[in-house]
Amino acid sequence: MTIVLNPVWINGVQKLKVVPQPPPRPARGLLPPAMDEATHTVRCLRQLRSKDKNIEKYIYLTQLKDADHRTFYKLCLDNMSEITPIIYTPTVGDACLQFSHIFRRPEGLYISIKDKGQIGKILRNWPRIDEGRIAVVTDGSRILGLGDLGLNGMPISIGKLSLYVAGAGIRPSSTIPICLDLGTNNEQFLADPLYLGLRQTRVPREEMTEFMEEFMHEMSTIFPNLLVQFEDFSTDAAFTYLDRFRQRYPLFNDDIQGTGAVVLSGFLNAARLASQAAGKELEDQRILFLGAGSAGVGVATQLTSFFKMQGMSEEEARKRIWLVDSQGLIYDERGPMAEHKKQFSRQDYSGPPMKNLTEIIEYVKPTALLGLSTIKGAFNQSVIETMSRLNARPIIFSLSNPVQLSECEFHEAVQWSAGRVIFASGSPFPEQTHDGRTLYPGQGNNMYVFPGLGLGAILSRASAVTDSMVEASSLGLADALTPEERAQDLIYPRIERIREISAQIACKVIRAAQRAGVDRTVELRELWDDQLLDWVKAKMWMP
Ligand SMILES: NC(=O)C1=CN([C@@H]2O[C@H](COP(=O)(O)OP(=O)(O)OC[C@H]3O[C@@H](n4cnc5c(N)ncnc54)[C@H](OP(=O)(O)O)[C@@H]3O)[C@@H](O)[C@H]2O)C=CC1
Ligand SMILES: CC(=O)C(=O)O
Ligand SMILES: [Mg+2]
Repeated sequence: MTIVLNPVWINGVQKLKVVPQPPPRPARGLLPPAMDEATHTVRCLRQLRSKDKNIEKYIYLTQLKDADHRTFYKLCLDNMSEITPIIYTPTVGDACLQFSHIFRRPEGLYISIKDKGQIGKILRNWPRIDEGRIAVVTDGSRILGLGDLGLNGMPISIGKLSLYVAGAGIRPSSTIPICLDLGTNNEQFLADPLYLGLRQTRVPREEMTEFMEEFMHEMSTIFPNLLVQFEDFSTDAAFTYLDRFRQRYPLFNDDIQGTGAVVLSGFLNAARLASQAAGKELEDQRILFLGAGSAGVGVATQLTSFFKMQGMSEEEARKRIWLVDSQGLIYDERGPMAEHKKQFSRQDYSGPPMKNLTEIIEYVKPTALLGLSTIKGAFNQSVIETMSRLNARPIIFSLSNPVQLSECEFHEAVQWSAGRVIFASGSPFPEQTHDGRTLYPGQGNNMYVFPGLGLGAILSRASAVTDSMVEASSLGLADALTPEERAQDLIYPRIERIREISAQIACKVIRAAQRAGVDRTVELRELWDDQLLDWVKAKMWMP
């Protein structure tokens, strides 16, 4: 790669900045004479659209990225709403299910339990050690709502990092997709001769913890400027390793914290719309969750922390929240429960176990119903009609992924609420027409948050990802709606604006890092907000 040293001014001091230059065009004769970048992007889009099946589109895009990543990212940036559902949810779910069958060429790092004791040696095989800035790490134990997919979880790490590049301009060469192979309990995969992972069941937790300790230690030693995103670990592992490592290394868990941030943001905009219809204040909000796993509890925690920021006591804040898991409403008298659920267990209910969701809604009278349960169709007609009877504008977020696990589809929510629903889903749904009006679903997916959060953490060289940084990303997203988007009742900005939004979020995250004293790019403290925004934008990689 060619390197050019550009003079830049930082705080009145001129410094030389290393600017990697695009590779020179191939020598004359090695490209057809009429080959130019703009037409080639059109050519690639046509080839993509000629494929009938989404998984074929996924394979095509994977190969395009491998062969010519600039064209791949140009295509992504120019066609975000068309490409995102292919490289990310829902199609990435199919790609994970079929990974060992559709595999062409390796991408990313595979580290298995057999590497325990020599993980550093394996990490040093990464070809671009000095450039590493962000790793998305999964152990494949809970991929979307699809369960334990073992090594087949790798496309999740790859897909998330593609969104970091497309959505926040993170340099492609600085991204490291990682899949940890600690075995799988997926019997179908273990019996599949093409399965690419170890043929063994998952190792016990103590062994996993020893492995994770070594892994994180070696990662921080070998990649000193690396931010780590934990992704799609099973519930207990997700909470355990976030708590264990977050004070020691710059890392966050996307399912707990990224989801918390994105849902808080959509909820705030939804509550504003609902209050215009019913005059309800934030203190009147009552939020019912279906699903009390890493995502459900992550979102409940983020909402609680926001309510406290608004002046409520801890107790008042928690009183706004009810959780339902596979056993029904969570309450103290129900008996022993997993640690992460305890803080939201209701003390004020002591009746018989309540399992039927419509009955629970009648009891709780929620203003918002949030689904993070992986149960397709759980928000049935009776559920949505009950929510619509209780609320002028019911807030219904059907957040489970991929699309086939969504608690309800947008057209159902529109029909059963007579067009009154304020809706978001984890995977995208098409817009609907109701009574001559076009209604748009929001995509309540952490993809709106993690690119900007990661960019801010990387650029500030944060030594830790604090709760305040996560919260800043959420409020930054909530504020990012344009007047036009607000006029259309949108609760999330249009995905086409993701770069602009990520830059704004990154600035808020940098400021939060500074306030928390975890930033290490200290010269940014001197910049005014508009200077910081320009600086962040200038840092973004363009294909
Ligand atoms: N939109 C977004 O940005 C995101 C969406 N998600 C999606 O959310 C879903 C859940 O993820 P995550 O929380 O990490 O998964 P977990 O496995 O940690 O949690 C799943 C939760 O759903 C509950 N559940 C299972 N079956 C039922 C049922 N029949 N009725 C009520 N609750 C039930 C489980 O209950 P129990 O505790 O009793 O087992 C558990 O509390 C996934 O589909 C995932 O793709 C996740 C992250 C981000
Ligand atoms: C979006 C996401 O992170 C999930 O479904 O797990
Ligand atoms: Mg996830």
